[in-house]
Amino acid sequence: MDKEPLGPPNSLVAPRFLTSSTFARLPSTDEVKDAQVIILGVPFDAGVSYRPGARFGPSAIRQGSKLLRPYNPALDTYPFKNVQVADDGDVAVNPFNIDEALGQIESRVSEHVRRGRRVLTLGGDHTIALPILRSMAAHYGSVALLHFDAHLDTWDTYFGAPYTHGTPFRRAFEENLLDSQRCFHLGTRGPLYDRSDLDDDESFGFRVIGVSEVEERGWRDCAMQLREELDDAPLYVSIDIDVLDPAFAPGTGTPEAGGLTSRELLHILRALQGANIVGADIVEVAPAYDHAEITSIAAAHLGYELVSIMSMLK
Ligand SMILES: N=C(N)NCCCC(=O)O
Ligand SMILES: [Zn+2]
Ligand SMILES: [Zn+2]
Repeated sequence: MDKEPLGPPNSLVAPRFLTSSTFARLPSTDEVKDAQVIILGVPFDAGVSYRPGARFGPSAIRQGSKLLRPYNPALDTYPFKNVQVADDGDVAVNPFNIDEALGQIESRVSEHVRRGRRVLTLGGDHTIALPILRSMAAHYGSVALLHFDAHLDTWDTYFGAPYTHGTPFRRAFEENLLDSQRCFHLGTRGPLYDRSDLDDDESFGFRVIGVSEVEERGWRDCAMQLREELDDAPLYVSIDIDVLDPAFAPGTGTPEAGGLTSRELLHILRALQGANIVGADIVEVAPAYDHAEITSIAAAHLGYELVSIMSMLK
């Protein structure tokens, strides 16, 4: 043998928690000529304030997606026939250097966005939304944001650190990445650090549809308002899985009681049909705290609806 045998990948370059299976058993990007919708894993969790483990989110969501089927009856569409959807694997993020990791995420996402591809990112903790929004804004200009989360994630710093999972949308506002006329949090609830957290958030232009408002108005009314106000603006959808009640998503790092049901959230997403979703993420799935894949299966189904909507856009 003149060539050395092929061994395992170098774990100092390709972290061990990179995954090899694909979302919904789709082809990987190197198996297709081109793709219009991309699934990308970002196994990064160095930005968390409480329980770690979201670095294993991408592999858990892909595992939870194996049972998805080709036809989406709720939207009457075949997402994987409308356009080519492909899984681009994981970004090899540096787990010890947040600044470098943010750069790695931004450049990988930009490779796709630059070609006009729509990208669904599987996190990872919520820190990753910032470099993704940087990529989106570089291509589209400031984007509309629909942020599903128990938390505002517009706090300033943690222990002096500016890039964390509780701060991405404040940084995005400061960097002018967001279309301030079209920024919504949905599903917010739970204790805050101070009443001024809400004032700060409002001053950045965010509108809050808290979980109690969803309950009072009903999901349909809220979704119709969002669909109308978002119109056809380039839209980024960020789903922190902790927007779901811990009963529906126990596998996450900062759970808060009293959240949405998975059924409500699936309904809201489907009602966004026609909105110009240029990118989306599903973050904060931490499988170590999950049971029977409840959280990762919910995440996979949310991803399926997002991909369905993206695949129906021209
Ligand atoms: N983005 C998520 N999941 N959590 C942010 C919570 C930050 C904290 O107050 O500790
Ligand atoms: Zn959250
Ligand atoms: Zn969050």
